[in-house]
Amino acid sequence: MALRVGVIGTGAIGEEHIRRIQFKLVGAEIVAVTDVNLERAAEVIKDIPGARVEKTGQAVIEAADVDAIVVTSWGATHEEYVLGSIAAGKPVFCEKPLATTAAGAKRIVDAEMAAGKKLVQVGFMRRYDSGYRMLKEVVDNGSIGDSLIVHCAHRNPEVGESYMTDMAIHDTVIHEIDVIRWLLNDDYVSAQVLMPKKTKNAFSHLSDPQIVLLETAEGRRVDVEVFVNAKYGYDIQCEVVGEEGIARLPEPQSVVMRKDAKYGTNILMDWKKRFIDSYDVELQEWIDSTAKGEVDGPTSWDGYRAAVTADACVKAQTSGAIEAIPAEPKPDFYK
Ligand SMILES: NC(=O)c1ccc[n+]([C@@H]2O[C@H](COP(=O)([O-])OP(=O)(O)OC[C@H]3O[C@@H](n4cnc5c(N)ncnc54)[C@H](O)[C@@H]3O)[C@@H](O)[C@H]2O)c1
Ligand SMILES: O[C@H]1[C@H](O)[C@@H](O)[C@H](O)[C@@H](O)[C@H]1O
Repeated sequence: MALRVGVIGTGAIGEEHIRRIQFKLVGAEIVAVTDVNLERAAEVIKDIPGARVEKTGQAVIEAADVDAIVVTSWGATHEEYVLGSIAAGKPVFCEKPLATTAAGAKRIVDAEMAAGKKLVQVGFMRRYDSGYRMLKEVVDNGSIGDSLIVHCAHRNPEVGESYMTDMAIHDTVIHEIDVIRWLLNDDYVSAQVLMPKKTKNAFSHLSDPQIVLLETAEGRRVDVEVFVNAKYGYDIQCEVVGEEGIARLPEPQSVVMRKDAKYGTNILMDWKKRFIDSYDVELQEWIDSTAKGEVDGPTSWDGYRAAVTADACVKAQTSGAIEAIPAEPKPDFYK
């Protein structure tokens, strides 16, 4: 029988995930959705027979015909719905961030451990990207020797007025925080944030671009340029400097053209296309492992450690200082 999925939040990525679960992937179907904007929720499922709109997230979680939950509402609302899913004993896939503070993510870890069963997967889809997976293979197999430095850039063409300076960390750099921790198999011990000259293209309340500097337990350094009004495109860069060589994240495949006295390729303009294959692999693996009663992907512990690092970065945005990131042993429950 297909896994019956309920979705909370039918905005941009909620709609994407609803459509891929219902029409592209196998083994699951959408049965209930909700959003604070109920009209939008109804619009998104209008061509899905049998799917209905529930008035609240809690109603989706509690519905007897919902086996598993997908949380795609605004970041600040994730904690409530993930805790609700754990209380109902239902598996939950939560888009990043797991919570917007480490304290919130810790409440989820504690609730999941108290329930005695892993139920939560966090939407860190870059771990499923074929480019990052190839890069990890090179790092793991020793081709470039030990990794010493990682240079990253995370550029969005633009963001809306509701995007605040701290969101550069827990909405945007949170991807690098997780994927580089996974790539290096190392964790962070300190964070610093530098604020370069501000672009004229950002709203006045937003500091953009920013440079995030992370140090790992093994003494590696990671720098992330986050620039969310970069205008020219959606561009994700990652280069690992090793003792014996350099390894770069591949560019997305694109046809090279010679035209109008120019030689080049197009640059993507949004995240939906850049990581389309990773979202498909991520959610198909979530459906398959959930059907077996397992959690295979990034856990709430990963979401929590990312949130601890994000908290230090947010503190560093205003202090200007190097902020410590406390180390913690991974509980046996998550090993
Ligand atoms: N993994 C990725 O690459 C990726 C990409 C985009 C978004 N996201 C994450 O997904 C989440 C949603 O982002 P988005 O771009 O779709 O935003 P969005 O604003 O387009 O959609 C969010 C939706 O949530 C709804 N909502 C807000 N509060 C709610 C509540 N309490 N209950 C129910 N619905 C509520 C809003 O009405 C809106 O429709 C964010 O956490 C974001 O960081 C992840
Ligand atoms: O900065 C954006 C990221 O590049 C995307 O991958 C999404 O996570 C989105 O929610 C963020 O706002």
